[in-house]
Amino acid sequence: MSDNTFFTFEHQDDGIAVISIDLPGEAQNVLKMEFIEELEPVVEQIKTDSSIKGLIIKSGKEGSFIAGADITMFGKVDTADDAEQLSTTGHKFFNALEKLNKPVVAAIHGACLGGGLELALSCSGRVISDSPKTKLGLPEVQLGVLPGGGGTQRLPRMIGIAPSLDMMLTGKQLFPKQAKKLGLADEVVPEANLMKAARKRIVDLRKGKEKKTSFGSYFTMKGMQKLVLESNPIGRNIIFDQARKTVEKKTKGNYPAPKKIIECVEKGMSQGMEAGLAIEARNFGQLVVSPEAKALISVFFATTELKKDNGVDSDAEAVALRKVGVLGGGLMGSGIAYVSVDKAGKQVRIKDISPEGVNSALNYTWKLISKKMKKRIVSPSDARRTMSNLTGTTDYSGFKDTDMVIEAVFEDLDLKHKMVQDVEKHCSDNTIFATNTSSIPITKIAEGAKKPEKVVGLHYFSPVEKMPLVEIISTDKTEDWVIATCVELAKKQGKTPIVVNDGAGFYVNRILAPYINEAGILLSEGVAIEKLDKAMVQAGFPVGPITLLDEVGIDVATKVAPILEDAFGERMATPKAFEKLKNDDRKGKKNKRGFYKYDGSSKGKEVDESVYSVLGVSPDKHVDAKEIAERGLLLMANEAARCLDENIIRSARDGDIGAIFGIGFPPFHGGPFRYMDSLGVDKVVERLEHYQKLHGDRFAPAEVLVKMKSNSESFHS
Ligand SMILES: C[C@H](O)CC(=O)SCCNC(=O)CCNC(=O)[C@H](O)C(C)(C)COP(=O)(O)OP(=O)(O)OC[C@H]1O[C@@H](n2cnc3c(N)ncnc32)[C@H](O)[C@@H]1OP(=O)(O)O
Repeated sequence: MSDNTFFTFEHQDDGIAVISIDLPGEAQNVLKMEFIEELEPVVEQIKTDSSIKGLIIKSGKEGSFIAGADITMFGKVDTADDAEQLSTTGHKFFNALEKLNKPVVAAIHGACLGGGLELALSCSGRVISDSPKTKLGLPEVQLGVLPGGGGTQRLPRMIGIAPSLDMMLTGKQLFPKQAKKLGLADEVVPEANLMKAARKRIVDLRKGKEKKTSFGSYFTMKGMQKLVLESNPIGRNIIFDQARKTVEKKTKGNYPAPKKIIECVEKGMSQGMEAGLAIEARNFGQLVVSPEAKALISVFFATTELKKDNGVDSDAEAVALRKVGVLGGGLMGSGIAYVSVDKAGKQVRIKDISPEGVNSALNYTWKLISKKMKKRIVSPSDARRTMSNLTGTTDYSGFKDTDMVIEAVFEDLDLKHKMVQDVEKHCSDNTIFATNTSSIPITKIAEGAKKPEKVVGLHYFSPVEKMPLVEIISTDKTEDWVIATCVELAKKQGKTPIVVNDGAGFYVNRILAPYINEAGILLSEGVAIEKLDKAMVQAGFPVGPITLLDEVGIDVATKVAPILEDAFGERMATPKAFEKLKNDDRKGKKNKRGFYKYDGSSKGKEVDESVYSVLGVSPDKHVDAKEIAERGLLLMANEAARCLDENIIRSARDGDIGAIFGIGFPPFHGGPFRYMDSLGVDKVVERLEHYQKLHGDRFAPAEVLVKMKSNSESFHS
């Protein structure tokens, strides 16, 4: 056995060598240049050593194979040429591995992502553990780059063009059984049998039980059939054209990586592996230095940092939560119950005023778990076990031993006071009371409590199981351990939490309000609904502000709006348009009366023209889409700057993540603070002043921005 810095190399009696990768001091194995430089001569040695019959590559880390290329390397390259060189060096090594004159099997347990999967694709076989920790994927697109270690070439040759484009363009990660089904993994075995299965595979490969392709991978018959089908140029063109259309529809041209991924696959499949790798390296180089990649990588590191943040400035520790109570079996309560029982693995007791409400909440979780069962992500026995941890009631029976109760009842202060008093009466002295209010200040709710130090805001977004953010709201009285416990729970629920101080609208709704209001003002001036939505979607938001209003509910929005207007005055004045529509009983999608039509086949796609007569406008005013977008973005960013200045948020990092994960602020800008940094604070102030002159003081730049301008400061270093 020989020791190296990044791995151990063991040559065993059965002639099978084992490389066990274990990067010192790193939580995850990542591919660094020094690691590849150390590995290259070992592979060369294996080639010439006739006593070695095959090689297994495994990880020495628990629960992680290789998490990809070291992303920190990308920030250190200055030019596209340098980044291209990184990719070319990787290609050289993976090609050597692929062409090795003996079988190489990757034994995969844990995350096998990006460059990690590209290494595995260069091996002759892949056996993977059936652990839920094992996930295979090429998530580079989410970082604004592309698979630069041969992934754009080897993946389509292994699993086919269409499924590989799907994987690379979405960055989705596959669970073991999905990976096997796609032909990405040869075998799925229990972790304990991984090495045994890898050894057997080497023996089988040596006996020629599997066919070796010209590219060095071993194909199944099914894979070969797919390849034959997709090798037809007409069939291929259809697939690529379709992929381009889908990408354009989704990205609106804001993200360069997906187009470049398609280009790599297309060139590689028509001109061969060598040409494909060359274009892959060139495109990779250009993307690594692009502003979009820099922004998206900053989002990755901010999210990673937040995973380690306890949410408070002290070292207060979270207490262990065994049982969580949920009050209210509506949409929010049901979603909260689901993420608590299934993702966080807690015992959950849900209370609603009616048995129907309880049943509907239990059903909500059952439906989501059934879906996972169908996709074979969970087994029937695991599903049953999860369901046995979820129970319901119409009274407070079974609440005595809850460690935290999350209320998701109507937005009514008296009702919230009753909830907190009921919880204090029926639960233990240490039970945390968390409120999912989106509009009522937590301090006001805590005024009804005997123990306000245990009252906290836990603001989830709808639909809870899909939306990644949780805003945790602290009052002056909330104790640090309460916050730390909520942070811990939110992480276990699979969420990214940001901790904010109490204040009207907290953070997310406060920055959303001026953006939505601006759409309302433009609408009242006669700008057409679809133009407003289109402009913001084109600018990178997942949906436009008017569609969002229909989704959230015009009644809900008009409930939050006066609270903000009271707190911040004129700049948050609610546009008259919203009040008029509320009075016309337009609640949006939920009562099928909104800005869009929801009857018959229109399903929210067609504008309900009668809105214009309710508002007394005709939709013929022209405002340039770029201006609509800029006004919305600037107002949001301006308010975000105030939130940071007033300590509503703890950092620009939290403000960026909150806006992206809570609202869908265009990720390619990296969040409102990175957006302001990239424009330059001086330019932001200049543009705000420009609109202030034209449209009034709601555009007045925040004081902090003016100060930062004169000191030439930025938010991030
Ligand atoms: C040429 C190639 O094609 C290009 C590439 O490969 S680009 C990279 C593609 N890979 C990825 O995008 C995967 C990124 N990593 C992840 O998604 C997650 O870290 C994971 C699912 C692997 C593990 O998640 P989790 O267990 O929650 O651990 P997490 O806290 O995220 O990470 C642990 C540490 O590993 C680091 N890390 C993870 N992946 C990394 C990577 N690819 N590069 C550098 N650091 C990485 C994190 O920054 C964190 O560092 P820290 O301890 O110093 O803060």
